[in-house]
Amino acid sequence: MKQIFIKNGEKVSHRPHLQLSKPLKDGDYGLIFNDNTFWREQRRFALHVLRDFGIGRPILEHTIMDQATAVCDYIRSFNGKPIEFTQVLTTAIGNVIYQLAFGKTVDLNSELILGFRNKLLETTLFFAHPLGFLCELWLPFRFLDPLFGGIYSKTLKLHFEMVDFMNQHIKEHRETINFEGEPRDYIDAFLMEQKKHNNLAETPEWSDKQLCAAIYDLFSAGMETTSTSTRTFILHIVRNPDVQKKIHEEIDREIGKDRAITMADQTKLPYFTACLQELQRISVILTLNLQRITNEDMNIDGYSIPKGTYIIPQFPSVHVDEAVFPVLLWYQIAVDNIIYQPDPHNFDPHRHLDENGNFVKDDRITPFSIGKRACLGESLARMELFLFTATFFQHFEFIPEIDGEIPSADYEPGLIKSPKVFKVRAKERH
Ligand code: HEM
Repeated sequence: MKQIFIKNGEKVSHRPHLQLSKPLKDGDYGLIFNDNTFWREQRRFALHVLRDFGIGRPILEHTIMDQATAVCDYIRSFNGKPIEFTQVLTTAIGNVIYQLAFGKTVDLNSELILGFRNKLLETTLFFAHPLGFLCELWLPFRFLDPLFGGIYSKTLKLHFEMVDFMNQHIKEHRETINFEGEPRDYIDAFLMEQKKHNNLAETPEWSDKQLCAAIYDLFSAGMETTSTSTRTFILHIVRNPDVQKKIHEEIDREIGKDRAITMADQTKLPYFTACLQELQRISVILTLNLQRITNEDMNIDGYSIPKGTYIIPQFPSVHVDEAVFPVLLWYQIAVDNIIYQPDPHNFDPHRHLDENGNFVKDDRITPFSIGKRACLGESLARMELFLFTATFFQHFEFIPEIDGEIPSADYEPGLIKSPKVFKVRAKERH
């Protein structure tokens, strides 16, 4: 993987052109499927904004901490009755992108973000529909829509409802922005940059179309991936009560119950950090990674790959390879050195700890992909996963919906590896 995506990174840095970009976005706009002349600059710009709001002014860390506290209040309101997390996590995690894009959040009980997410998921599904495949071959196949029950028109309708929503925000921002002050959010930062480029609102790179498509992509790439990872983490921990016990012991010992957990606490929680790395090893959230296309001829290990070949990095081929990640029987280490049992499908955080209990970062675990088109939101996603889940386990013990019935680790078929709906009960710990 490293040989292809890092050593030869430049040759595989492009994305294939999507035929559907034309009717959906009026061209190659956005941050994900843009194979245009300006993707590098727009990627750099997006990373810069994320860094500014994440580190320069830690607005996003505060938003995540507030949302984590709000979710804890929501969990408390169930008084130990079973909870299903999809709606609340979608809204809380969607709120982080909402803050980034629009400079505000919505109430956790609002259905707005959930509705938004459902539209996004439905739109994405069209790409896996037979008519979607046909349209990618030749766009005029879209005229066969009536034969397919109107799915193309329905997708377009949902898509443009979201586009209208974003354009409305862009309009409001343009009316209220203070060009002399600090940007409130992504839209402000973009409009300021647009102005610096002599108000090139009509040129592709700094156009409103690019801004709208970029925000759209931040939601579609950053919301379902992160909320599903968080749900999957809760599932693994409920399925492994011994792991949960150790998490509680570590949080109680290092942080206690009375203060909010911040990113600065991560180094104090090596066991918990190992659990998160194990989550990312075992559950690569995209069942099929995003495509790249070779922009030069390549030769890998004697195989020649011509320019224009689609390639897809599939990280589970490393993450769940028995030879790479054997089960580590921790309790036997002291006695017998290390004993291997080839079962990389076990959730086992001890793989990521040394004999002194220190966390060991593993470069073979790459849930955010590697190279020039690796996930743009990696630091934000890592911050969300840590702060949300550590705060939940600081306050609650999660147990199966029915005593003794461990929730299943089955997944829904789809582009995102999402656990089948499960419920758990939460016991307040303090
Ligand atoms: C657990 C959460 C997440 C996971 C597992 C994840 C994973 C990925 C992966 C595997 C890719 C494909 C990279 C490739 O082509 O090789 C990707 C791309 C991308 N991700 Fe994420 N992601 C997550 C969260 C986020 C967040 C929070 C954001 C932004 C707010 C985000 C924004 C993006 C964007 C814009 C791209 C396209 C980058 C490009 O083409 O240059 N992601 N992500």
